[in-house]
Amino acid sequence: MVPARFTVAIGSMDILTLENVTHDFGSTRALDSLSIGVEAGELVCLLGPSGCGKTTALRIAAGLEPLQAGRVLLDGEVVADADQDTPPEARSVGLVFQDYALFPHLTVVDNVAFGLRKLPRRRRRERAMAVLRQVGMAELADAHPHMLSGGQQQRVAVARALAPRPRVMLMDEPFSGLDVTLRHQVRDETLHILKQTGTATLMVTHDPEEAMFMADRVVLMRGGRIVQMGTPAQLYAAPANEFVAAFFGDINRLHGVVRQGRVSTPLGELDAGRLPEGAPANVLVRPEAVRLHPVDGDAASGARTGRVLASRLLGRSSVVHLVLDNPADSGSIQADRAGPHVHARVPGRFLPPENTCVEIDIDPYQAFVFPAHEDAA
Ligand SMILES: Nc1ncnc2c1ncn2[C@@H]1O[C@H](COP(=O)(O)OP(=O)(O)OP(=O)(O)O)[C@@H](O)[C@H]1O
Repeated sequence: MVPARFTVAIGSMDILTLENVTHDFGSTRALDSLSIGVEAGELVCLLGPSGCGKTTALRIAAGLEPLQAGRVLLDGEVVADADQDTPPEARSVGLVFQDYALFPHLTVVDNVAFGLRKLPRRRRRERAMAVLRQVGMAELADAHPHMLSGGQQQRVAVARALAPRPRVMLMDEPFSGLDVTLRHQVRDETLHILKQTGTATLMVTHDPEEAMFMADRVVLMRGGRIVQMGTPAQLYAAPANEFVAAFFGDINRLHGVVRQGRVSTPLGELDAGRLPEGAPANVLVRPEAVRLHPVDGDAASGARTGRVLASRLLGRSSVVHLVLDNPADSGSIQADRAGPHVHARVPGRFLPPENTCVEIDIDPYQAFVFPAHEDAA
């Protein structure tokens, strides 16, 4: 029978399970009763700021860090608990780290074949070549690592980890050693390979965009605990608190007070949700939720307006810096009487000249109201 303290919400299909894992380094609590599961074929990203415990969780899953409390299961089989700690080589996990750590004296194909010692010699090379074909590196099978670019080395590292058909792939910041263009290309290829092979994967990243690009599910951590877990869309569109809302990039912070179920800010009014009448509220608005309308002549009466401080083209979108006009009837509690500074992000090229006036409204689905006392990012 499963002890009561382990009856956490872990799926029965999980390939990898961490249950109530707590881990201390001296007086530092790195993980605080962490429970996560990775289902068959699923890619889960551990995301969070530096020091939140991501790498420790991954190393415990791999068996590289001795378990102190909790359990680790692979395919439903306990590999670490109070009584046992199966070594990494006996766990059937594929490891990919930031530094690819290929053996410099071995060729590409021999690097990939290295983990296949259980197979007969001829089968080893066949299997290694098959995986190299999957990652598009078969033509360089006889090269040595120093002859490869960083991106090619990383593909070989992925092939080497996949070759023994591990039960789960564990990847720690696998793309962070690559420059931006290569990083995008290699992570795209890696996602395709992991999905084509149906390999369950737990990946660590501190980059929210990378997590959204790669993950079926994101586990956002802070201080050794999970703050929110869900699909990228759930975390982005329904953040549990200010920390989550702000973690996914630039955000405008405004303040207001609840009046008749609404919070009024210089950007517009929003539903106050469950906040009580008179409660101070923090309102977080994504820049892409700020919609701008050029004013030809005078602004419409009652319209929210702002003055353009600067407009910048960022490639696929433009960012417009604005100082908001602060209507006396807004009910807001801005300290800055000139009105707050906000960012609007508009698709494509939209560059209103400095000092011009624009009308503003907001997309309420990308604006979030939280109680003002809540712990901010
Ligand atoms: N070997 C160690 N000895 C002492 N403290 C450690 C050790 N490894 C990690 N820590 C501490 O444990 C906490 C969690 O570290 P961990 O490396 O897991 O975080 P992280 O989220 O992966 O951070 P980063 O993104 O910077 O790699 C941090 O406070 C860190 O300083």
